[in-house]
Amino acid sequence: MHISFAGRELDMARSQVMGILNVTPDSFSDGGQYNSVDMAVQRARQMVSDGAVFVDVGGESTRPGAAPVSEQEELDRVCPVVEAIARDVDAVISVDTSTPSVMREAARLGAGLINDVRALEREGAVSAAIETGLPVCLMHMQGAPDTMQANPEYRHVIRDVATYLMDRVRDCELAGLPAEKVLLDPGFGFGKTLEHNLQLLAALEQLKVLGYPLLVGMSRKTMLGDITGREVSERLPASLAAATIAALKGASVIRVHDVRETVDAVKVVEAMRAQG
Ligand SMILES: Cn1cnc2c(O)nc(N)nc21
Repeated sequence: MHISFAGRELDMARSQVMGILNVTPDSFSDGGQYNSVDMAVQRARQMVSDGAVFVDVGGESTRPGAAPVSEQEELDRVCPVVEAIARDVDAVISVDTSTPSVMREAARLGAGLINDVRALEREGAVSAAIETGLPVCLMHMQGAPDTMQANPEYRHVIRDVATYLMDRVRDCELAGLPAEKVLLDPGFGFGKTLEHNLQLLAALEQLKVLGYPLLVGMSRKTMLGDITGREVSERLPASLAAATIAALKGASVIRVHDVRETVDAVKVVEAMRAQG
C-alpha cells in the first residue's frame, strides 16, 4: 500500500522512521528565532542523513502536564521551520498540530502529513485537513495532556481504542477525507497506564486489521522508564526494543528521537522480511 505525501510516494508495507523535531522554546537555545529556525533545519538535515523519511515538526508540547499554547504562538514557532525545511531538506514534513490554521499554513509551506494527537476533534480541524489534501494521522488520546495520566480507565483498552479510531475515521471519511489518506495511531502514553500501553503494543497487529497504516511513538516515553527504571536520557536501548517490536508487528511509521540507531534496528527487521 502506497500513500503520496506531498508528491512523495511511500510504501506503507515497510517501516519508515520519523524524526522528532520539537520547536517549543525549551528545545533550542534561547538565541532568538533565527537560531532556532537555523538549528531546526540543521537537525532536520542530520535526521534525514541518518535515514529519517519523515520529520515531525511540533510547536505545542503534548507531554503529560504540558501547558496549552496560543494559536499565534504555534504558528510563529512552526511556520518558519516548515518553510525552511521544505526549502532546504529532502524530507516529508509532518506537522504535529491540532490547530486548523497551522494545518493550512504548514500545508501551504510544504508539509506532507498532518499528525494530530487529537484526531481532528478541534472545531474546524476536519475541514481544514481535507482542504490541505494531505494524508492525516489520527491518534487516540484519552482526556487532555494536562489531565490524561491522572487515572486512565478502559473497559477493554484494545477494543476501546480501536472503536474510537474507527469512529473518527468514519466521521472524517463522511466529511470527505479519502480513506487512502488516513493513518492511525494508538497514542502510546496518551491517557494510558503502563499495562494499557503494553496491551496495545502486544495487540498492534489487531489494530492493523482496521485496514490503515499505523504510526507509533514510544521513543524515550515514560512507559519505557517504568519498565527499565531508566531516566529519559538512558532510554535508547528500550526505545530501540520498542521500535523493533513495532516494526515486527507491521507499524508503517515509527516516531523517534534517535533516528540513526532506530534506522539500523528497522533495517534488521526489513532484511529479515526481504528473505520472505
Ligand atoms: C506528537 N506526538 C507525541 N507522541 C506521539 C505519538 O505516539 N504518536 C503521534 N502520532 N504523535 C505523537
